[in-house]
Amino acid sequence: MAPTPSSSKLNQTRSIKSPQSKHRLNFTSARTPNPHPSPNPNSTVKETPQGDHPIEVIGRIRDYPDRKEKPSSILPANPDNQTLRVRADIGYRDFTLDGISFSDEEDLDAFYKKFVESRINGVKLGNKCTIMMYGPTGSGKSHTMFGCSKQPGIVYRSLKDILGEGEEWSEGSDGGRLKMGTFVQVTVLEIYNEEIYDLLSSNGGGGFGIGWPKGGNGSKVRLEVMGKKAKNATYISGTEAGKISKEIQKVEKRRIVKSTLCNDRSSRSHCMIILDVPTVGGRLMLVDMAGSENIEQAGQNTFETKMQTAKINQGNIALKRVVESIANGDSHVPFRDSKLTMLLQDSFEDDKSKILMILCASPDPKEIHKTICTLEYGAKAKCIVRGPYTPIKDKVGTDDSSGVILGSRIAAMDQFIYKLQMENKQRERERNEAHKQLQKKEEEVAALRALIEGKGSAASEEEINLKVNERTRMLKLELEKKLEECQRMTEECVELERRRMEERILQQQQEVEMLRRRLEEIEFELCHARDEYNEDRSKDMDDESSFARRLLGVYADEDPGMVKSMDLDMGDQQAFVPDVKYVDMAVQNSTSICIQRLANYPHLNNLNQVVGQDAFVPKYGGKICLSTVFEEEEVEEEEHKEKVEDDEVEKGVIEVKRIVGGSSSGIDFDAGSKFEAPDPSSGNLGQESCLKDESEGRCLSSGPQNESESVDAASSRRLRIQNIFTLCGNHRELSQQIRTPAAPAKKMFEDSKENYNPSKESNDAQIEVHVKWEATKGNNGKFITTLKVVRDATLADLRKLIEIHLGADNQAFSFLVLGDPNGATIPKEKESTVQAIKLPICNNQSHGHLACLRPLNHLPLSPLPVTPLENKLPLTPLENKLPLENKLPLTPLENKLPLTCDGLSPKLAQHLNSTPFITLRKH
Ligand SMILES: Nc1ncnc2c1ncn2[C@@H]1O[C@H](COP(=O)(O)OP(=O)(O)OP(=O)(O)O)[C@@H](O)[C@H]1O
Repeated sequence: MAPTPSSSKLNQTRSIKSPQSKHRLNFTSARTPNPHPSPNPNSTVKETPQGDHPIEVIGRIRDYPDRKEKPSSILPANPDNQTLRVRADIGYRDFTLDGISFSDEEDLDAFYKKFVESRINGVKLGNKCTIMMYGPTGSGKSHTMFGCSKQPGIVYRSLKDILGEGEEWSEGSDGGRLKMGTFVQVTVLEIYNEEIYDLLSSNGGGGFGIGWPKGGNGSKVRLEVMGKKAKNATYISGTEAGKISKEIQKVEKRRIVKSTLCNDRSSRSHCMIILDVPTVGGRLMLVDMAGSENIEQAGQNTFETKMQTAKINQGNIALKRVVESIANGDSHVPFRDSKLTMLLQDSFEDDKSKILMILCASPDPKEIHKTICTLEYGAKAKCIVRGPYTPIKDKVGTDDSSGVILGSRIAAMDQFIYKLQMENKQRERERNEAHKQLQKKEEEVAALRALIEGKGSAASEEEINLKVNERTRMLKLELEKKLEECQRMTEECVELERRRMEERILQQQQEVEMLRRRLEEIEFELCHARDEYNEDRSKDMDDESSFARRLLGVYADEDPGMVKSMDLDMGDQQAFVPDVKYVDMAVQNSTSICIQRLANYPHLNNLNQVVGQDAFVPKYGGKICLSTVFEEEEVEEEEHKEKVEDDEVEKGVIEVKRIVGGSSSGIDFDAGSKFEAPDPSSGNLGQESCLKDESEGRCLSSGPQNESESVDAASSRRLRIQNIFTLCGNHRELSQQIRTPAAPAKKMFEDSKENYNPSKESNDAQIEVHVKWEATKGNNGKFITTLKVVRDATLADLRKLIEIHLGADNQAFSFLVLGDPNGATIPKEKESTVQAIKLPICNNQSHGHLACLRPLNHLPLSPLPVTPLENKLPLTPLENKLPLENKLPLTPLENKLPLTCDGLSPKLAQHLNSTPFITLRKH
């Protein structure tokens, strides 16, 4: 440290003198060597040169041996044992002291020897030493000062050290031994509530030496301060440490103590033990201060306790101010602010007086605030610098005296400023270091934040991807589900259509089978008819030419717009003509119906030759006609067959002629004549339906007849037609029922010669019933069959026969009440009450009754277009040769059918009428 300007003058006796000091103490030169060096060479307390630091500060850190769980210390020890670091959550603070002692490391004996003993030795040599215990309540001040039963404190050890263990003897001048011993005077004072009490005054007198007060009544004696000492204070004197120690122990218990929240036995007073060594002029002042404490923390609630605590704190505060004033070099040191500081004034002002301030502190984190205050106080006390030289004469008021004092103070101030600068630099370094650490932490926080944000964004992106994938998966599943549903619906639809198709196929198979059976029946009947024909051949030979003419007229004079056709092969537009071949019964086992070209059958040429004209080919080229072909099993009979065919054609011609001849009484069959449908509304049915030969302009009533017969025939025919319309309800059914009943050919020929009279049936045991379906708008009403039943049969019986006939094609039906304008049906339960004979007569040409059936539970037609599949079904020999019903456009049939059958035998006409797929088409 740079010397102050006045430091060079500090080579004389030094002393701390306050400006107000009235007492002038004469000291020997401070420069002289210490006459009482420390007896303990190992003492860590430096022998501070006088003038430097009159106050030494030692830290004494207590422990808690009684506690099982010791709190973590906030006061770790540094290796140098001079710096005490106080750690806190926000940092730490170092305090530089003159020595540090931890009670857990150094007991009272070690502590005493290390820091106190040297001072005591100086007292024995005549020095003055003041040892003050300073610190918060419960920090171990009293414990350090007085000790405990196991280990004595500073008081007893000092006394012992000063007085020694035993008596010392020295040889006197006479050669005898003299009892040599240190003689001490002990005064024990208590400062309580700013009053000084003499603790020895109540001992009841009997002092150990001269001046011991007498007659104490045991009560404390209050003393007044005179100068810097207590006036009339009691003292005990002696040379035996043991005895004096016992007396001190007694008065120690007289101290005012009180249990507080901080200390079970808290000292409520400052205790001062003054031990003088008169022989050498030494003085030892031991001060156990009451603990500085927080009133609320100490639990002082009453007025008395609060005043007590306030007084305690007043002494502590006064001492603190004195220290600060001295340290600051104030012109005024407030010694008189308290009794304590008044009694300690000499300790601060006497140059030979040394102050050992023991700062007691607790390592408990709860006491950190008090610990820091205590250490700050000690640090300030440590800054007190004694003036290097203070001549006594200067204090008298000479001119130089103020300059010396000021120089000393300036030097102290320089040291203090330097110390503050060092502390400031230290704190600035700490601040910079803390700032760097703070920046580093902030950077770490920023990095972590960025990392967290990055992770957050990545997490959010990943979360979005997961959601998108999940949504995509759901949509995909939904789409697949819909596709499956569509596929299932498609399969169901296909399955439904397939079933419909199968049903239709089955239905058509049944129809084809029925047709095949009908064809067989026709062929069978034809055979019978041929046999009968052979029998009557001779009779009818004369009609052959007539039939040929009529046949020729059919094909020559037919309405150009009306042709007979079969929709078998629409692509084939070559001319066809009906070809009916009658084959011998021997070769009829393999029969079939087929469509053949006219050119492929030379027998048609024969037919042309028969009729004598060649009008078929040029007039009906490109048309399709029905041809029945009986295939021969034996090839060798081919030639014979051709011959027979020619004969058959001739037979057919003769047969047709016979029919035509018989038609004079019924239906007029006139091929080539224009047929006009009878209009039920008109009253000219007979005339309108008359078949006329346009080429000749006359009515082609067959055969030459006289006029009366023609009139009768016309009127009869008109009547019949009216009856039919009345019975059948509409012209379609009428047209369907104009047919030749399935009767034996012979009888049919007989009937054909005259009007059919139903009354003839009354003579028969059976009646014929022609069964057909009801004709509707889209259906011309198929003929089913002709049944023979007994005359008294009912409709119920007839139903059974019809159902048997329908077989697999059995379809529910009900009988129509023909003639009912509402189209009513006969209830099934009443069918047993209605006789079949009550059914209406079909017509004059038919000697049977007509049963019209109304189908029930029609199957719905498929909306799908029917493919040519039906034509390919290998059902019967008819396949690919006969058109299917639904393939043919259904045109008005009824008016043309009689014309078609005109040139044929009645049986054949009947069956052709009952064949629904044979139509007349108008091109
Ligand atoms: N170093 C230590 N080792 C063991 N016990 C100790 C120590 N210091 C203090 N004690 C014990 O702690 C309690 C309080 O100590 P002490 O009375 O000395 O405190 P204090 O500072 O004098 O308090 P106050 O100012 O209230 O009088 C006492 O019971 C004492 O025996």
